[in-house]
Amino acid sequence: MRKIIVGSRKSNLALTQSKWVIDQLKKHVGDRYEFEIKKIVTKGDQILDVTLSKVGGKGLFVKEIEKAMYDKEIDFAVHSMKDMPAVMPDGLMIGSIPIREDHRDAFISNQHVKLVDLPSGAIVGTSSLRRGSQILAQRPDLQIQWIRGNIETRLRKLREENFDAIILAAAGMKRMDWDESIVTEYLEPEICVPAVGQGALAIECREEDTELIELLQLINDAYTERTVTAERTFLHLLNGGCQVPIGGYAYLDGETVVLTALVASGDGKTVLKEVVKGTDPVSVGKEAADRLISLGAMKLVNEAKEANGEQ
Ligand SMILES: NCc1[nH]cc(CCC(=O)O)c1CC(=O)O
Repeated sequence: MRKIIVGSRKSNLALTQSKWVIDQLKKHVGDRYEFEIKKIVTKGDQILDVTLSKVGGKGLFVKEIEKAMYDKEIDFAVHSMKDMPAVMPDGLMIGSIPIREDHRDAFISNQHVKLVDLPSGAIVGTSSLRRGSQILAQRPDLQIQWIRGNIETRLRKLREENFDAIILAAAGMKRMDWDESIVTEYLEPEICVPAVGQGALAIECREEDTELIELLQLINDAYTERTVTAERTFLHLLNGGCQVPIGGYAYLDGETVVLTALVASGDGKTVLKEVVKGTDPVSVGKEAADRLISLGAMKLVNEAKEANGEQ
């Protein structure tokens, strides 16, 4: 019997996601494999008070985990798809994309006041340029204030500090089984286009570990894989790291991939948004990037390089 070592960041969300994947795998393999979680502290976990893009962006959460994988200290790792770099390092691959959780952003306010009803000047906490920009596009009279820390910390800050509302990924809360009555409203993609890959997981493993890949493929979800491929192709072609307000969300209508892609200015005054349909996810992602570039997206991307934030 092979024992499979799963590398995980030690945050509650990361551990919950790793355990969820192990449970899904166990349904398929019964007792044929044993699983063990090995906790790994990443740089990104250590420097949570500094804006992510200033210290190196998305890769910060995955580098130590990847080293452990090369060194065969761990066999696979579960990441939030939206934290994954566009290009995988040599020798590693995404071995499986399980079914996506809720893709939406959740708006959480004191006294459950909805976004449209917030008083002028109210303070919305987020460290995502994408969220801040789309909120300002609808409510230019609100103030966006940077907030950092894990989900628990942010909710505490909403209660204890001077915030009127915060925005979190719905998926994080649902995975952690939190009381959803704290959510004032879920923001549909028409209102706030989610981050590329939001709510989806990426299981990273060694390319040569064919036995494990076969196992991981048992929990691959074709729908999620197709839609996330369209979103990630778009993101990659726009070369948008976390310092640019970019969003992308795709769903399937039968065999048709329907991708909504967005690039905006940080202040929400310029919003470029296109909906692209097609059967091949890579072509759909490319067309979305082409169309937004022809509308002037690269100017926004370059301007935003000065700003900071996470997706
Ligand atoms: N930005 C950090 C991050 N990365 C993944 C999630 C959880 C949700 C997901 O799987 O997309 C979160 C929290 C959040 O954005 O509120």
